[in-house]
Amino acid sequence: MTTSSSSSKVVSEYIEVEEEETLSLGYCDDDDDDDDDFNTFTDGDLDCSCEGGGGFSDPLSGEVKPRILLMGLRRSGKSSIQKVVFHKMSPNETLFLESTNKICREDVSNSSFVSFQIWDFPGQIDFFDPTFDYEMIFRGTGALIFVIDSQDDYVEALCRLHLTVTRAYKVNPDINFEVFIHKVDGLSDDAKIEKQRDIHKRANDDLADAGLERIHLCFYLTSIYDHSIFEAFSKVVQKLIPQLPTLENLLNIFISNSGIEKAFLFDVVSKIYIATDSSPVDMQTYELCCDMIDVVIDISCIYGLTEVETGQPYDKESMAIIHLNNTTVMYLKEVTKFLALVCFLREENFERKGIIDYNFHCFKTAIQEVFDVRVQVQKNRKLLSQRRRSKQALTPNGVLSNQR
Ligand SMILES: Nc1nc2c(ncn2[C@@H]2O[C@H](COP(=O)(O)OP(=O)(O)OP(=O)(O)O)[C@@H](O)[C@H]2O)c(=O)[nH]1
Repeated sequence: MTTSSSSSKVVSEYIEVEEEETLSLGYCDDDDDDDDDFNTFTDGDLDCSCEGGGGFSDPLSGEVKPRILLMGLRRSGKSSIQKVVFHKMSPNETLFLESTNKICREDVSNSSFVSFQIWDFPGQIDFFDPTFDYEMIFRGTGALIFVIDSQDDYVEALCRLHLTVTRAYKVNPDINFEVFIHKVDGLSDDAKIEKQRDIHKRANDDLADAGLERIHLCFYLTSIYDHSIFEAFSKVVQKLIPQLPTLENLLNIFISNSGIEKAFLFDVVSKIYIATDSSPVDMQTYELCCDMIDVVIDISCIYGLTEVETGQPYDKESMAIIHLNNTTVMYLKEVTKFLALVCFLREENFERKGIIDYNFHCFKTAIQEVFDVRVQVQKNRKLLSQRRRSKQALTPNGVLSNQR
């Protein structure tokens, strides 16, 4: 990664500004720049804090955010994952992270499409303790990420995974179960494959023994020391975006009409790709895209913010072209203030840049339309929710019972 310390400061300020703007679109968010700003819940707080009037489980709420749970044994790497992916913490700094002793909830509303809550569970917590309302936790959950430390003995982790998954499935069969086989940076390629095969087999055997073959677990090899964690998180988040098929379809149409080999729609802040065309993704291509975004933001921070100090490192004018030495061109363009399109194409096809730009213009308009529909749906939900609440506040004779 090329992000310098000065530029990462600007990027984190940039995150704050974006969040303010997201608020105006009807999302609810917290300032999440450092630990102190996390919404932390003590065990006793947990029940009431999540099921409030505007909570996830309210079907008429305008703030429907999928919930992603991060679970796993102590020191498996849960907080590090969250810090590296969403707070730009450098992997080496995670060595100094203290053990989490409360459930930490964080709202992520980086882009128009990426909007969810992450709940980081402390490893030692017994969330099956009767004082925990685990039914409430699982009921509003979109994805459960279970982190297994691949450098440690994973027998206990597998037992815990089985227990967690079976309980969660009973409460909410729609949860996506994602298993991160984590810290694979210390393993050789053969060892990685062997670990994945073994964990996959044992976890599925346990489910089969319990007669729960229908539970589907997805496995990912991850490490915070490379891009694998971003790629895995991208896939987890994509499953929670209802507009994904539309976005993929738009990307397919765009690339097939523009002579482009591969295109990704990126959330610039988190470097999660929220959609790509239907051709397979290879890790190297994804890494190049992440590096390109870093270069654009860094160059913009260094050379683009001199005159207007309050400017953003990423805006309407942002675009970049990189010619690789293998006759491939990378082309990045701004789609919305949160999203960038990164494309790979052959040099000879880039000669028709006019057509590509025209097609891009159509693509951008279509994305805007998808976004507008989403905003409209959320506004309607909010309105309905407000009406419902004000109705509840009326006494039988039609007078407001609790006017302030
Ligand atoms: N080698 C390696 N170490 C990692 C990786 N991810 C996290 N770690 C290290 O694992 C240790 C524990 O990380 P944490 O993020 O605190 O683990 P946790 O699961 O949140 O722990 P609890 O809060 O106790 O539940 C830290 O020293 C991290 O630096 C990884 O991908 N590779």
